Amino acid sequence: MFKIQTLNNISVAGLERLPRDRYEVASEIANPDAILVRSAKMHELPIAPSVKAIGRAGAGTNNVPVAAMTGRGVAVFNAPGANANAVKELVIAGMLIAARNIAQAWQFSRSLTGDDAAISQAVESGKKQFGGFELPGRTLGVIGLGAIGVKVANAARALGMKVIGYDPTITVRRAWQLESDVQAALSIDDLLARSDFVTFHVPLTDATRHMINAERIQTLPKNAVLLNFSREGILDDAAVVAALDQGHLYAYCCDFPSNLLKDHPRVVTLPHLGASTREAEDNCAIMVADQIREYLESGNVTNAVNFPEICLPFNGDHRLAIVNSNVPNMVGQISTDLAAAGLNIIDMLNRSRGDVAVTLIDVDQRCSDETLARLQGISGVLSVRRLGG
Ligand SMILES: NC(=O)C1=CN([C@@H]2O[C@H](COP(=O)(O)OP(=O)(O)OC[C@H]3O[C@@H](n4cnc5c(N)ncnc54)[C@H](O)[C@@H]3O)[C@@H](O)[C@H]2O)C=CC1
Ligand SMILES: O=C(O)C(=O)COP(=O)(O)O
Repeated sequence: MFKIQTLNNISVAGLERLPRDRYEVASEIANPDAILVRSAKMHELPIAPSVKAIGRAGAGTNNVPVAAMTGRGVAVFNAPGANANAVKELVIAGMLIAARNIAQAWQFSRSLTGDDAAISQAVESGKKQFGGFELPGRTLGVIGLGAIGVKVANAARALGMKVIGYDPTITVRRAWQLESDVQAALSIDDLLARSDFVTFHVPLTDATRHMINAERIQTLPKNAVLLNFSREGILDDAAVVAALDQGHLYAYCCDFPSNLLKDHPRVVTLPHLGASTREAEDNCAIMVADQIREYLESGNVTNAVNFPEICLPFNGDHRLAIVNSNVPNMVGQISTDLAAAGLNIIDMLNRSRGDVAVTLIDVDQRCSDETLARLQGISGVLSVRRLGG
């Protein structure tokens, strides 16, 4: 029986992928084999030695201690692209909310009092403060052209906007998906100088933290709009508020409320709703549950953020799934120990990514506890699992 701990509400559609005769799933469970999580912050949480995999039912893994897990031989999976459409739709909504002053106008309507005639009169005299502008012909700058950024760029093109993008590590797959008339900016500063709207779709890392600061904001055209549906910390919010107060920026729409932002008259914050649709929640949960199940049962890896992709078809007999440092002679030492134990290797696959490698070895008979312990004791072996019979 595999034990799965959930740290957030994970869609039932995903949990149903884990058959109840082989999987026990609960929020409180001792010695879990895997953890399913959304945005719960795991950096300070104790993670039991029994954990072999963590599945982030979403895109960003900055809430997971990925480097520490890699060092322990724990795979961290996410669900690339599974919530991208949901975020794209909210970003487009954010542009319209900003351009048409929808949030402020709605607050005004809700504040109206008196009979309907009085309301009508207040509407006609008050509406001029909420006049806006239209999107066609305006330029949207997209920073980060991954699953979400590409969808946002293409949707903005369909709305008649000019689009420029910046992503120095764009993949060939994403580049193919991008509308051909999306222009490539030479740099972030080049993009900022030419954009009426700028939207961010990058992961939060040391390299992206505060990528927009006070100095950079000044390079934006006057009355530009910023949209942040990626992570708190990508923009320096204090600098954004200062630029709004100076009248340099027009509006800021983001998914991350704070005391500084939530009541500002030119800021609209939403409570981290980017991925909160039924469709996205189902897609993400199904994707990570399938990946976790495949990893626990066969050792195969799909969409891990810290492990190489690896797939060796498994007939369910006798497999060893080994995570080891990517250094010389690991496979040599492992196969020497297996030979010494009288185990014959039937099939084997080794893949590496950065400092870590995964080695799947099918053997002709069950590996004993002693041999397993010997493999675990090889310097550089991070984890060893015995799968199948
Ligand atoms: N508000 C919400 O609910 C959601 C927020 N997110 C956030 O959005 C981020 C992006 O999500 P996806 O598009 O699915 O990820 P992705 O991995 O498909 O795309 C990220 C892109 O950013 C690019 N990138 C990385 N560093 C960069 C830099 N310094 N400058 C320019 N580009 C850079 C990468 O090359 C990649 O193409 C996630 O990491 C997460 O933080 C994702 C989903 C929902
Ligand atoms: O997928 C992401 O990166 C998100 O930010 C979505 O977060 P959530 O799963 O809605 O808590």
